[in-house]
Amino acid sequence: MGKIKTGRDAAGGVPVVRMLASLLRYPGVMGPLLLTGFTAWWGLSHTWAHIIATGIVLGLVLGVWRLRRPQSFQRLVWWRVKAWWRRWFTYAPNWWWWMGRFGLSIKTEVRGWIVRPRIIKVRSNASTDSLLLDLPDGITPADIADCVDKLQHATRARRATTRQADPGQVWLDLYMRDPLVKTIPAVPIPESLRVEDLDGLVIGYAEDGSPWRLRVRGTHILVAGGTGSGKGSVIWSVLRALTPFIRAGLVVVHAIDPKGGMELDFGRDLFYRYEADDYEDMVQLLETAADEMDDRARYLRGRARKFTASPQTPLVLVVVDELMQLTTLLPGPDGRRQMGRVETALGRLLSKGRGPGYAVLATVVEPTKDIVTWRDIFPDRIALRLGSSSQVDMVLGEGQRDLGAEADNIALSLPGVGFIKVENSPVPIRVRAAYVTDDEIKAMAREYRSPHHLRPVDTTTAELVDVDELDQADETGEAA
Ligand SMILES: Nc1ncnc2c1ncn2[C@@H]1O[C@H](COP(=O)(O)OP(=O)(O)OP(=O)(O)O)[C@@H](O)[C@H]1O
Repeated sequence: MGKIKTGRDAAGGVPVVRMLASLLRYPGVMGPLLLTGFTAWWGLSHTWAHIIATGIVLGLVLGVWRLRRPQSFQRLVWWRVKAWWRRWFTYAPNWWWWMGRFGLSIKTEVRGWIVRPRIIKVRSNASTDSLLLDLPDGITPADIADCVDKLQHATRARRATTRQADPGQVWLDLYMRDPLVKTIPAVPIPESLRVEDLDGLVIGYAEDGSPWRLRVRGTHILVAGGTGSGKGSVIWSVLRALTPFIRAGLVVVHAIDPKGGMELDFGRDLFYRYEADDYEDMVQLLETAADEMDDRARYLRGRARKFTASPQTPLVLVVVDELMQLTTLLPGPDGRRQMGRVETALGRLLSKGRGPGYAVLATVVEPTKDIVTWRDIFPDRIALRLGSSSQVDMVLGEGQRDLGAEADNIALSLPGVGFIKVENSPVPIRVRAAYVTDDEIKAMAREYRSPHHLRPVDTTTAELVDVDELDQADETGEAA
């Protein structure tokens, strides 16, 4: 399709007639116009009864659909109608002028036509409009990203970001309302047990309304956030999603709470090992886990290329609530030596653990430049409310604040809200963790306590079952 063109200068006469005529090329405009014309002609020349009857039947079908299958109705009907409406009645009438005002015009040399980025698709959901823009030669996605503030205010969006598309195109995401303002209740515990879920536990929601999935297999997770930012809700949402695996013996959790057990004590029955009082015991827990990981790696060598959680070789998750407490703040004359041992054990777990099924989930309250040493060995990082923009980059990586991870602007009233960097998205995603109440944590710990809590097993040297058989059994199995 050609670009909207005019032989006059952008500042000169307005090519209204040509622009209106060019709109007729679009099925989204032409289709409804033809349908309206046909309806009016039929009504006038035949009878209005057919039109009214068709309208009633259509209304009934849509009404029943909405009641019976609200989600598919929303996805297939409601959001499409909304996208159509927003495209033609909100964005299209203004787009040409906005592009001109924001300096996103190019004048062709020979014919003197003015060409500007054009909307070629709009997708909407409950809170977001995503506009796919076609860029004329000479305008790049970076030019659109530079104007994102102007576009945000012009469209009255709450937040706006750009995202990569095919060459010559760019997505502009306009976040109209914040679906994350309300507290998200704890995600129901899954009934069935599927090992693949370890690659994407649902622990909350993203800003576009999609579930926030966090993997725990083959990764390590760092959660950074100031006091009261909701780090606990991330930990408990992860543990809640893991409870059926814990009960079935497919996941073993070791937990360290150097803050004296204020956070993790509620759920201690879920843990295979738990330390909250003695720093020496905490250090030993990490060292033992690192030693067991080495044994596991030796055992798996030559037997399985990809780690699969099984009762004999469960995924081991080491939770440390406040990492810096252990790496920089251990008190007393032994403190310095113990911190050295913590660094060594953690370093071993972080660098080698992903293969043999050892993962670390650690929180930090005050990211300092020391955290940068650890940051890159945590493939998955979450920035909850932070004190400054430099801390955002310290946690998520250089340049993430400029790409939209405004974790330093999260309101105090929004604990659990944060930003994550996702592999296939060049821009950070805004998310909110579900909130698990104290009573829900106690109930989880009661009902889903670890079998290893009662009957410890040697998780490193037990006979390994056939990986393929396990895959089949676990994919269909029910939670124990
Ligand atoms: N996801 C959430 N949704 C709604 N409210 C939350 C959420 N997470 C936490 N809160 C509220 O915020 C309070 C502080 O949360 P939390 O203790 O998890 O923060 P924290 O980051 O662990 O703080 P600290 O570093 O002081 O331990 C909680 O008591 C709860 O009332």
